[in-house]
Amino acid sequence: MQSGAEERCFSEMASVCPIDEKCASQVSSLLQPPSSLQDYFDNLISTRPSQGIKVHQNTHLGKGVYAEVDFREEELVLKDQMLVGIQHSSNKVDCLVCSFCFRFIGSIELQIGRKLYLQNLGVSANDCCDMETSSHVSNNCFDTVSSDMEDESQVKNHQNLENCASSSSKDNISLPNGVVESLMNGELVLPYSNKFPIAFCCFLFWGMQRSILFKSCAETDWELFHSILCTGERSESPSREALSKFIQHANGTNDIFLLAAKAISFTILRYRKLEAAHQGGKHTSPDALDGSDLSLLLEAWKPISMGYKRRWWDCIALPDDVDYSDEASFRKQIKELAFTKEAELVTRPILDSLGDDYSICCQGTAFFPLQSCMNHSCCPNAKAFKREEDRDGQATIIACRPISKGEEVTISYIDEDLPYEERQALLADYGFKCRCPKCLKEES
Ligand SMILES: C[S@@+](CC[C@H](N)C(=O)[O-])C[C@H]1O[C@@H](n2cnc3c(N)ncnc32)[C@H](O)[C@@H]1O
Repeated sequence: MQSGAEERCFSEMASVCPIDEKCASQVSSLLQPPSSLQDYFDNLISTRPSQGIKVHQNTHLGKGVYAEVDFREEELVLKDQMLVGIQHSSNKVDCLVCSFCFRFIGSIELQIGRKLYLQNLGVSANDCCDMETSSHVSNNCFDTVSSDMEDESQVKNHQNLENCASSSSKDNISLPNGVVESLMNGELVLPYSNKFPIAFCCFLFWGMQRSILFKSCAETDWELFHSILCTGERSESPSREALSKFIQHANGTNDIFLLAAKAISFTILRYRKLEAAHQGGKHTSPDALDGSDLSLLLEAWKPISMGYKRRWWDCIALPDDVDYSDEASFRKQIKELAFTKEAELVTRPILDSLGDDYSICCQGTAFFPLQSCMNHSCCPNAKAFKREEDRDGQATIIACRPISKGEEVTISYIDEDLPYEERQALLADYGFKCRCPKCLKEES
């Protein structure tokens, strides 16, 4: 129940968002909890190689994942293909991966040569700038998916790489440029490198007949996400400059924006496909969404809505120094930041004073539709763990003790060995108070 003051506050908040004013009913439909949840997840699990689990609606914790069979300790419980994901920009210094399947691409020599090349330029993993070695990568998005929404101006200009470097690896002994180049262009083959082949990068999926089919990552990435977000030669964007600015801004501030952009482009492209199938390819503007278009949009949005919670300003964890009684006004302020030009005025001096190092801790973010249904426990029976063979971008969940049929599969979101108070503090950042058996016992 909201108090009168809170109600006023929330209704003031509603007036801040121009999209809410324009398409209130459509936005409200998109924000509804998804229906036909069980069918969706049953179907999704049937597309995964490991099928010994089921998603159920749990009375007090929402959705949860349950074992349909017994699992032995160390047995694979789930391999989950991400729906949308991004490699963190700082991580791009260290490894060149396919932006669709996240496998390493090229050769060991290319990976090493590229890292040394960037190191010689003084670009470190801590540099926030998004970059790519341009010389060896085709600019044709369809030929390669190695560059996930990079800032084109930086990609093409080595000078920028030098400018954005905040530290050089001065303790390392540099190799002559010729050696580095020959590693990158394949002229220099390192001894035994054929013992470490880099996996073939392609999208692997289960076809209708439950046989494995292959499609090039580039093709799939283009169809699912990139055709809307491309700023390269094949860009179809009517406002390429604005898109480039957005990508540049996201790379310089928080690349979660890129993940959000991918989720939105995924939805738009799915919508267009559904629309083409239903209406012979006629496009309507979102302003003119009628009932049938909206139902197509809801269908297109479904995979995202299955994991969707609330909007950012409604679900961001309350900082320690904000009292619960001030929650409504805190959320109002956060929402205003998202919608006013004042945001830049507030953040720019802070970003400027932080310099290039402010995104130092982030790694990359992805939405895994099944893994994200797994509830947390401080005494989990499974863990997210990459085995030697798990070299793709899929989430791998392994049983960390025997799991019996019918038991809920839980993982730990935090270090579960920490003391009770510290665990609760960390989980408060995820926005919940832990109700796992260990916490319930330690609480009393
Ligand atoms: C990644 S989701 C897990 C799936 C979630 N139950 C759902 O319905 O989508 C994490 C959310 O589940 C709930 N949750 C997970 N583990 C919990 C726990 N041990 N105690 C209380 N809530 C938990 C919290 O609401 C948390 O924000």
